[in-house]
Amino acid sequence: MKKEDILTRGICFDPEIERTVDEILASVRTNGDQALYEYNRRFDHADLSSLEVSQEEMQKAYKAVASKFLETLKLARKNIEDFHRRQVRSQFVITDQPGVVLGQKITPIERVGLYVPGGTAAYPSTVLMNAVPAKLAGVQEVVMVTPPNEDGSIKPEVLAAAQIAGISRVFKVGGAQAIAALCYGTKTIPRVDKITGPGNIYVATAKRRVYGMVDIDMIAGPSEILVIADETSKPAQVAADLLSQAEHDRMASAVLVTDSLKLAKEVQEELKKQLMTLPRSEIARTSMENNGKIILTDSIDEAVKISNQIAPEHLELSVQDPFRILGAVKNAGSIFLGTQVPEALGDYLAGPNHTLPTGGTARFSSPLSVDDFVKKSSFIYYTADALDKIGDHVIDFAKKEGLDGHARAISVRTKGELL
Ligand SMILES: NC(=O)c1ccc[n+]([C@@H]2O[C@H](COP(=O)([O-])OP(=O)(O)OC[C@H]3O[C@@H](n4cnc5c(N)ncnc54)[C@H](O)[C@@H]3O)[C@@H](O)[C@H]2O)c1
Ligand SMILES: N[C@H](CO)Cc1c[nH]c[nH+]1
Ligand SMILES: [Zn+2]
Repeated sequence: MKKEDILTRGICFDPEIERTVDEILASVRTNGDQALYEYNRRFDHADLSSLEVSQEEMQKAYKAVASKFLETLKLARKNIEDFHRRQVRSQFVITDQPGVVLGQKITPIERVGLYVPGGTAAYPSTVLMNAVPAKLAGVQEVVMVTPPNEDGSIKPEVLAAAQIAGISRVFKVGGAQAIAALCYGTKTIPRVDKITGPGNIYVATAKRRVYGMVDIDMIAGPSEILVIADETSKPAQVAADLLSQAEHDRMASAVLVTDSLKLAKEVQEELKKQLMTLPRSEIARTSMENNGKIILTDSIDEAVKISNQIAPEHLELSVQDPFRILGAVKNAGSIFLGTQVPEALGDYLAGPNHTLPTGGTARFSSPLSVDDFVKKSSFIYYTADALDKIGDHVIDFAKKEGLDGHARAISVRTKGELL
């Protein structure tokens, strides 16, 4: 594999997946709930009698979760809240000019739909990562969708996390059909203003396709990790971190970029060894075969340049002095500093969000944040005197643009006539 081949990697546009997703979107739009029941049977092998999780199911689930894990969920919620609270913005008002008030007001989005993945694993952590910033932003109605298990249930830990996060309604549907339901609305599932949350390629593609009819947070698709490591890194730790993301999905990716040939060889051996005992080894092995790479560079600075071109979801700077190179990192969703900090820490408990841009979109997208759950409106107030002062400039501007109607809207006030 040549370096150039790696650098061309980007968001995946597989025509077959696009076609499948478009069919699902169209079917849900036309057939509503009936299509959702049908897709639940086809993709999740679940024959449901109701799409919505009942209050009894919620309560039963909460009781079924070990109290120690409830404490863990609450600790995670606290850390996520502490981090995201710093993102809350307030409105600003400018009164620098006499008779003029300018400002920006912040309004929470009214109804948001959270996608919580659930195909090959359960993701209570994703419930918290999405719901906590939504709540801090002041969103009134937060609904959640997640695929059902074959017996029609949802993992109790996921429902417990939903309750700990204050989510009002949970619906048993996943994949592109869940995104369609949130975008168009069905008899059971309310249409939302914005969809957030990660998912596999079907989910990520569906979000991209519905964008514009509904807002989305970003393309948060199959997980990715890029580890920049020098000779101070421990091969067993680097390999474990690579596999921690490879195990998410057969389409996940795990890349090591190192200036040490010795480390590269040792990590390769470790990967083989660790794969033998990893429970999700089939998924991890497939993703390593498809998207796993080791790139040897002349220096760590060159490694950073390569990483910037790939723009990974997660970047580990597993080097002696990570702060030396932090400034040179331009494109990465979340950055993990030093040999002691595994990416998995950020997945669960550190506090920053784990819903992150993938497929090279970290070039322009950011981690999920409180900002994703609010809108900004600017406002303008001028007294008549203030408008008089500036009126001729506006009239001139409008005329230069050939827009006489605009000029008149000013002159009818400042001159009492239509110019
Ligand atoms: N980028 C991030 O921030 C982030 C965070 C957490 C998880 N993830 C990713 O989320 C994903 C979770 O994937 P998952 O599959 O376990 O759960 P998922 O909930 O994303 O997807 C499961 C759904 O996919 C649909 N599906 C499966 N096969 C299909 C097919 N052949 N045709 C049409 N639809 C099909 C089904 O409807 C199923 O319900 C992984 O890719 C993981 O890496 C990303
Ligand atoms: N690594 C995932 C984001 O790509 C987030 C996650 C949740 N649970 C475990 N990991
Ligand atoms: Zn993870």
